[in-house]
Amino acid sequence: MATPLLDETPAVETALKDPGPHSASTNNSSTGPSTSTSASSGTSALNIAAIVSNNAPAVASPNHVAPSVIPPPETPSGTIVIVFGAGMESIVHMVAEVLGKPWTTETSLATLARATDVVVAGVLAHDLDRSLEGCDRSSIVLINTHCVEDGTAPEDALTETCDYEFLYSRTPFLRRDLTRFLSLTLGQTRPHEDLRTKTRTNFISTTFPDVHAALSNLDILSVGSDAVEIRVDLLVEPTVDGAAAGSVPSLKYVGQQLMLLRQHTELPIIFTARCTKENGKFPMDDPMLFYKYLRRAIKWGVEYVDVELWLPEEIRRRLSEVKGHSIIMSAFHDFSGTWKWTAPEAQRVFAESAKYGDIVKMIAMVSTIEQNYELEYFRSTIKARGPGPLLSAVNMGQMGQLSRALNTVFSPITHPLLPMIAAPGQLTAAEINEALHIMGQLPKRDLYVIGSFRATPHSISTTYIPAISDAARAIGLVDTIALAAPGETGSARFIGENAAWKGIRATLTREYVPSAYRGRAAIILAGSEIDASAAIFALRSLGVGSIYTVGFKASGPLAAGLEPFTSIQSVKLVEQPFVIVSALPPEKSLLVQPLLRHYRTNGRSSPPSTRGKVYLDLTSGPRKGDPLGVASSAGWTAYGSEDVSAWTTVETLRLLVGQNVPFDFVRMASGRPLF
Ligand SMILES: O=C1C[C@@](O)(C(=O)O)C[C@@H](O)[C@@H]1O
Repeated sequence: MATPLLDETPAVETALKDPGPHSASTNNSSTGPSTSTSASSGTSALNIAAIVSNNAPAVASPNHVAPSVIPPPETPSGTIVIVFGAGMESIVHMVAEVLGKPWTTETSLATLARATDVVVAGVLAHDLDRSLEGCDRSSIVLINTHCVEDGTAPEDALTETCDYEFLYSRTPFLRRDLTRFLSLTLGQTRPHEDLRTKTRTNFISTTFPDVHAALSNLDILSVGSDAVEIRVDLLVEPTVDGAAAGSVPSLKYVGQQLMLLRQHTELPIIFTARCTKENGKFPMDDPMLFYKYLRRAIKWGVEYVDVELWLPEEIRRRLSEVKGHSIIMSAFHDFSGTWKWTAPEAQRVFAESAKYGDIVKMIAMVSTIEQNYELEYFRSTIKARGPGPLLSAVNMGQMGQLSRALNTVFSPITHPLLPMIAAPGQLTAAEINEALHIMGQLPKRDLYVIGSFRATPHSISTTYIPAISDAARAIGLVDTIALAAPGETGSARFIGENAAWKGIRATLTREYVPSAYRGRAAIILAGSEIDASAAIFALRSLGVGSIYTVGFKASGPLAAGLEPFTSIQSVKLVEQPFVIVSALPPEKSLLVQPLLRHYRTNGRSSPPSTRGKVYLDLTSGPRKGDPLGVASSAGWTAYGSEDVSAWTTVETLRLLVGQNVPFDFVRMASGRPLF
């Protein structure tokens, strides 16, 4: 018998789509001046005078309006309710930390829901129904959290009530996985916005019966991929007695597998339950089975959800209504061998898929090379239509391989380390690149690494580098010179870019959602403005509030609103910083240490809501002192220049060769362990 449609609430939609203007919470004094700083005994140890510029003006009012270079992240509005199990309250604190918001265990959600400021409220699972009484669901986002370590799964009814669900285990990956989950579900990061504009995108179709088997090779497997597909229908759930498992893995098993995969890759995940008729294993007698799994994937915060076109329209429509910030990939496969890309049926399938799909995937089994040309013609007719969902279309079978090289949108790829290919004719990223190269579509490029090259947009001759990106111009520094695709004139041209700011931003947002920085104070120490400018740009892109500078006086395009520290007195006046960045030269690197101690985040003098959070050390080379060690022991979340370099390398490779090499692979290849 078919399962009835679940009664969904649109609360989350409303809450997520209507973010109010940011305002700091009343009981979070972190955005206002802190009195705790002046009480600290560490002040006298500060040697600001050794690094500040002599003629800097006095500290200005923190109420300035910082110039915004990039639209700052949206701030979630309303109350974020974290439902947790007995003894698991620490997850509520972690959510609040990651969001940079205060938390409460006030259980009257009806009262909290009326508050205008974002607050994280923790509610025990068994108190939830009572807490929800009289509550306006449209102003809260309900997130169920469940620790899977004891092998249990959340109760269905609880999952159903909540808008989202975070499954976790207490590993070193927890914090970053939670950040990613919250960033996506609260609309803070939109990975598809980047990917949809990329010239070519690939995704690796993993075919593992158990994700554990993939983990050791995942970094290698995903080089050249922009996303990882989990083929849920191919998962094989072990049974207690080792007997042959049923064809459909349980939601409990799927949830755990997904959690494991997400903990081990930074790439967006595509959640696919492929049906038996389309080369998969999910039975087709109950379409609601698909609804149940795909709806759950949305609740789990999966970036892409594959929705097969044969499913009843009501199901496809419903999924698109509740998709939140997940992207729907409509999927259609034709194995008949009689498919014709030139027939009206192909246009009809596209139109039907486009109704609810953000991406339309159309795949057909072919037996002649000509069918690839027909597909290319079909692709051109879709392109000619103008705006609409992206088309990802390839042919299956050996004869269809050409189309796998020609498709540019989310091309499914395989890898020799996978147990099997997911579809006939699949190619690896390397094979596709080779084919493109032979066809003249991917010309060989020489990469030049120039030692201490420092080019400001003004010092670069426009004869050689005719274009400079907005970011590089604002930062005043070009660190990457990429070759843009040939334009209408047929000639390729160089473009001056800055990759460093993205590396800094990616590091800062690994364990805090972007809006955690919004309106908060930052301190940047550097020997010169140019050393600090990428960090200033990155912080501005996160919408930080006051930025205090130490060691330099800015006068470039990013100077407006920066407030130099001139003396110990200025430190006393300054609110608690949320982030400190040091780009000091190595010989001066230890000068940040007194500041880290002064604004220590784990001392008794400052209440949790005013504590500093992130320390980013951009100094490279043999340094004096141990700022990272001091930061960690003073309670800061500390990152070194290796993290930033790895993220910057990821960005640089995207700019130079248009291919994605994941962060974890770069860290691994540079010989440094992740933890
Ligand atoms: O839809 C697709 C495309 C695919 O069928 C292929 O032909 O490569 C492979 C599947 O895993 C994926 O979900």
